[in-house]
Amino acid sequence: MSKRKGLLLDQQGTVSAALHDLELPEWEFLTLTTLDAARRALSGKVPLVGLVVFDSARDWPVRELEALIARHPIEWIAILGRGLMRDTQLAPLVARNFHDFHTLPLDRERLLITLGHAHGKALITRAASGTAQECGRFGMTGNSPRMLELYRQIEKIVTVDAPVLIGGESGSGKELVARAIHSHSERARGPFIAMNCGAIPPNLIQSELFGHERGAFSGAHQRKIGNIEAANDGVLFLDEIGDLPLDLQANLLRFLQERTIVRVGSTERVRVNVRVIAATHVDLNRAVAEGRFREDLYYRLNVVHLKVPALRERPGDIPPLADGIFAEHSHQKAPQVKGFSSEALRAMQEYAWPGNVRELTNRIQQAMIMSENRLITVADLGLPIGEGAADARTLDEARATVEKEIIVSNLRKYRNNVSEVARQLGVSRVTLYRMIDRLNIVL
Ligand SMILES: Nc1ncnc2c1ncn2[C@@H]1O[C@H](COP(=O)(O)OP(=O)(O)OP(=O)(O)O)[C@@H](O)[C@H]1O
Repeated sequence: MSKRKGLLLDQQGTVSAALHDLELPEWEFLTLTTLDAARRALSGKVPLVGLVVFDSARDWPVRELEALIARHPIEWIAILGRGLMRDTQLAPLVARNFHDFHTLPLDRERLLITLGHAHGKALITRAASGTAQECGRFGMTGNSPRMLELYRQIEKIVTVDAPVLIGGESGSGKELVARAIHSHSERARGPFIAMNCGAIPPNLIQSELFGHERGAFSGAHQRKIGNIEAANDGVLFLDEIGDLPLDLQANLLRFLQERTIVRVGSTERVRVNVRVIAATHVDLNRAVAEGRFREDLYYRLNVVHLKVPALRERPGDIPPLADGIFAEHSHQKAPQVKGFSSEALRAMQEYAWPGNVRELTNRIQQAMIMSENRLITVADLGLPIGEGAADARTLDEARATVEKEIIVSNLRKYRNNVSEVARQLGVSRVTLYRMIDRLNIVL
């Protein structure tokens, strides 16, 4: 029988030895003495149950422990030393974060029941959050080699606190990656503030970033906290960093060097603890070479670099992405729509997706609402007709694809008037009805 695996965070090693003596044949525990070691262990396969030993109330740094607990789908059990249950600092921590607790000394029967419950609860939780997780990680969908590489990089990045620069085409998921880094890092409990540098008029960016005092300029009726300050203890996500005007690049650089800001209209320096994650869809190297982006700022931001792959570089991820989008928006679809035709799935994997996952989402959402078919067609998605046919494996498949696209688009054009469509296509009504049936078209 394979053993149930658990994690044991035990600084002194006291419980580790006691567990060994208790002989729990079903269980096997990996004992770790630091949170760093736990983080490293949990970046691989995550066990269902974790035990944290508190020999005293201040054994573990609270924020780091809470961040670790929040990050992993594990049921945690606190093992409390004598008298600690009534500790006013520890009790709320345990109540907030733990599935259950067990007081020392260990009681074999009671511990086995507690472990059994926690194990069962973790299994149910994982089953309920289910399939989406299986074909992706960090809230992202995709198991292609490019995505697996990205997940591996994210795993490393969440354990450090350095600035990150995320490259990738528009709509490819850069913000999603930034959010994943935030929610899986030590800063998970701090804010995530996103700001699109390209969408804010240049004269407002300074105050958006740094804030202003009341009366700092006409229209500044009250003090405003800027985005850097609002992100204190968390993450500031600067999208389209390449659009930041040069003078503000200098100010941002100063903040990154000194970790302090001065609100517009103030002289007071305010210390701020923020991790900056920047994103760009343009080649910043080129912008540096052309003098549009400061080189020193580029190196400051680019301590860690991530590249989010374009959707066309990972066509194998399109079917699970499409299914996920379909499930997510299924409350907003035409009632007869049940899924995607195989031609549509093939066409989606052939298409170049200049707008990446955002474009995929928009096209599928639109097709789910507007389609008059049981299965969404290539035409419903507005993808180039014929791409599916070009990819067909046999001539029959190619013919069927083209026939279907033409019939569907004519039915739409003539509002399902079969006689008119038959006339336009030069076939009898009976033939057209047979084709509609054979090609699985819903009228
Ligand atoms: N791997 C993925 N799995 C699931 N959804 C994704 C994935 N990648 C992107 N998305 C979704 O696609 C949409 C666009 O993603 P996001 O906003 O992160 O892209 P972006 O690269 O930051 O875009 P822009 O360059 O326009 O700022 C979002 O709705 C996001 O949830």
